[in-house]
Amino acid sequence: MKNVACALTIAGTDPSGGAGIHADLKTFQELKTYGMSVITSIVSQNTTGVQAVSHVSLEMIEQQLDSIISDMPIHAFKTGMIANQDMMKLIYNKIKHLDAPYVMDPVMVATSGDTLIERDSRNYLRKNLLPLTTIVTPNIPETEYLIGEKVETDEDMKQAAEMLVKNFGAKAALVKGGHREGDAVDFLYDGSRIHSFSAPRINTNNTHGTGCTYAAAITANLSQGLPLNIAVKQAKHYVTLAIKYSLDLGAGSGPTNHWAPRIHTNNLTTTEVE
Ligand SMILES: Nc1ncnc2c1ncn2[C@@H]1O[C@H](COP(=O)(O)OP(=O)(O)OP(=O)(O)O)[C@@H](O)[C@H]1O
Ligand SMILES: Cc1ncc(COP(=O)(O)O)c(N)n1
Repeated sequence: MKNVACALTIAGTDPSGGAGIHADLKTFQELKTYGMSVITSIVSQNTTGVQAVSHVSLEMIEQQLDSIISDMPIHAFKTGMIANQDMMKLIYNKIKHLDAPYVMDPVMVATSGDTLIERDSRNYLRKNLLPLTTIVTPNIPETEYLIGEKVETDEDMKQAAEMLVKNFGAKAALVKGGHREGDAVDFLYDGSRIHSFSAPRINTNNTHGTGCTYAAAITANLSQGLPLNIAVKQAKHYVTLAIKYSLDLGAGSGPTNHWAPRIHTNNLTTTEVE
């Protein structure tokens, strides 16, 4: 069957349904993309934080990857939480052979502040996985770690996006401004120029899973064959509406709303600034 876009997410779980694999599959489905998943870690978490983590064995991660790669088409894939270096090595050895766009959400710390990957594995991620990416989507703290410099201003964000491509080998980089104040502005360096995507800041605490949702929407759009800047622009619309109509569930930071982009499809608040 050729006319169905198929996307794969390699990530951890969120039984409360807001982040990780769950957010990714909901996003794929909304964007009319056939979703597949490889689970790296089972994370007991909810809107208030992470309560426990159990890693899937390396053998089982490998088997899940083999089950999909040997049988299913993969038109784009993303990685989220990869908790340690052994998992990263295994995943690196499998995905380096895939001929499809690779979106890396370099997940390190959850919105709640809980650490999701071992500190000493970050360097492996930067050195080995980053150069395989079609696009990497760090937030500000992740960007600061990856480039080893403070990122405070618009100029810093643009420079960081360029550095991630020119110095660290990503094909493109989207530095996200969700953690700053004022409008929610993200900068994409596509290897030749900077694009900026801006949306008014929404006054909400319900941002659990926004990074996962955004990267998954980019992955779905790339699996459909959209050019990178259009894939990001449409994903920015998706995540903005999902935050605008986010769900006030749980006692902490509530989840994004995956049916809002469909229902409010004409209510587009984001702009691409040349
Ligand atoms: N309050 C907000 N209003 C509008 N857009 C937002 C808001 N918070 C985040 N965003 C946008 O959501 C997307 C995700 O960005 P963010 O920097 O929060 O990523 P993240 O930190 O990886 O997400 P997460 O909170 O899931 O870890 C970006 O496009 C960002 O600009
Ligand atoms: C399995 C998993 N992957 C990623 C995140 C980050 O999402 P957020 O920062 O929005 O909590 C998470 N909480 N859980």
